[in-house]
Amino acid sequence: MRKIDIFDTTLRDGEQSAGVMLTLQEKLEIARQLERLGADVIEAGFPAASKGDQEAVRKIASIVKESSVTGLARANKKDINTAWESLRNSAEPRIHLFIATSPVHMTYKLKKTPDQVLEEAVQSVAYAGRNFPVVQWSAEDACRSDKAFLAKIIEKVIDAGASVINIPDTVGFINPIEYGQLFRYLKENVKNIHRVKLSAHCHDDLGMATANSLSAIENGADQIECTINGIGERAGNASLEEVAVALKIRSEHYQAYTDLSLHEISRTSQLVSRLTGLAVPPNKAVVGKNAFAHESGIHQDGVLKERSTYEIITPELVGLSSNSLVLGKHSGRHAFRKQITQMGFSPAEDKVNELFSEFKNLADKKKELTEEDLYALLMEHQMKPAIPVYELLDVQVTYGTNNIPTATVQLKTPQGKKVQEAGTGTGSVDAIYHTLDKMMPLEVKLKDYRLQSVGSGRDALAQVHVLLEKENKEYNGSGTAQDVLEASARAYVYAFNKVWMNAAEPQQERATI
Ligand SMILES: CC(=O)SCCNC(=O)CCNC(=O)[C@H](O)C(C)(C)COP(=O)(O)OP(=O)(O)OC[C@H]1O[C@@H](n2cnc3c(N)ncnc32)[C@H](O)[C@@H]1OP(=O)(O)O
Ligand SMILES: CC(C)C(=O)C(=O)O
Ligand SMILES: [Mg+2]
Repeated sequence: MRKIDIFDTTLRDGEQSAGVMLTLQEKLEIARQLERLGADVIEAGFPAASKGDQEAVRKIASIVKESSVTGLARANKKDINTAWESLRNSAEPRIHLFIATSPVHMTYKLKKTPDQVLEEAVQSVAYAGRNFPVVQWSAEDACRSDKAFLAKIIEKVIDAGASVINIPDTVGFINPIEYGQLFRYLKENVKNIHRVKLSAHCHDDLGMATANSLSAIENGADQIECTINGIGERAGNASLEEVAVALKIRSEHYQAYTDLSLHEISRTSQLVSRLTGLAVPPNKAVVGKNAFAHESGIHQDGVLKERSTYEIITPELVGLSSNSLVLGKHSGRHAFRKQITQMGFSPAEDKVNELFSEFKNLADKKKELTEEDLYALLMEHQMKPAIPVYELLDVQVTYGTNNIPTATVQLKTPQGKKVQEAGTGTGSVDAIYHTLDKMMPLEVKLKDYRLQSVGSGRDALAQVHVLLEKENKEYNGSGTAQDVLEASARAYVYAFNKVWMNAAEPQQERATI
């Protein structure tokens, strides 16, 4: 059996999903959970992209111990130097360099000849190798590249010091048979290929990312790049959970395994979905709400008689258990701490006490608290940025079928001042958002608003996701409360704080962490 390395790029390619913008705090939570899941490599960001990314990669590299941490860089000294500043203190500094090798990318995007691209690839790998003990090199758009050129450039970058070679299907264009053939071709035509690990990076534009990744494994890939819930640029990346569970369930066929703790999959998926605001479709393989639900009579009959008639994966394998602890107002700190740790959160001890008292307040209002309720609570409190931001203190709305909805909102500003404002709108939520717009120092555009209930029954919590736009950049935010209007206000303020932190001083958040 061959060990397959899992290279998780949720925090880099995953964050490239339209409408996703993670704060440092959110990235740290995801990184810690990816470490618990057992990812071999965590791609924490693209350090040269922004001060925020640079800092997030640095911070993640300094706290994550069990996984290797890497950052993406273009083939130039500035990107490589910035990546080094972020990664120099990690246990084994590792860089991910890329340059496009397809005719369309080289001609129109890079405006370079193949010889120039080859030269820059070799130079950048050699330059990065002066500091980084591990240099991974990617041929962007490899699958639309000329095979002979691809083989030639790979051979040269291996000679220059690359120890992992990644073959991305950047535009999700190839099919499993062709992708497998490409791996075999490279194995047969690059004479020094045995010196490196081969890696696959697939996009899902035609729905083949998982199949392509598995085909790469069958044809010699040692590493799979993937994301939780398959999020990523455009239609997303190969989904980590699909690849990992397929290898587990069909291990005899693939003769390969991963070192992932598969029982962490479900909570990792939920955490990523909550923090990115990207809902997991109910029919999504492995982690969708319906992935283990049997609806029709014949199926139910079969499952009752023998589970394996219709279930190839057990919910327990991915960490879905029916015997979850029920917490309520009589629960104590131990059970509370255990439950939130199991859910993938890792608050500091003083934070646990703060959360516990919030939990008790909520438990006074609700008889039984579900995991969903706890998620909502943790999102509200654990994800607070480390610097002062805008805080919602109070929201009141008057609504009547024949009146104009009017909202009064009270906020605490980052400077600690309490401010109050009133405004009207076409509906209650609109009135709140108009009022908030009047109070905030930056103009933003609301691009999306989604409301869902968390938990079940009449005392279910309301969860709202919003997407704000500022200067062509999108910022997601969510808010949870017992009341829809309060949840709506919280989501707006949460997303606005991201806009504000990004515009004002992106480094501020790191200063106090
Ligand atoms: C396939 C992928 O997922 S690649 C990763 C994609 N991720 C991202 O782009 C997210 C982060 N990106 C960013 O924040 C910005 O694009 C930055 C900071 C990296 C660069 O911003 P800018 O300097 O304004 O350049 P811009 O993004 O407009 O254009 C990209 C430039 O990089 C060049 N470039 C693209 N890839 C590479 C590469 N691998 N090596 C060297 N240069 C490259 C382009 O040719 C272009 O150069 P030009 O300005 O001389 O025409
Ligand atoms: C940077 C590379 C690996 C990438 O994300 C792609 O080509 O899709
Ligand atoms: Mg990609």
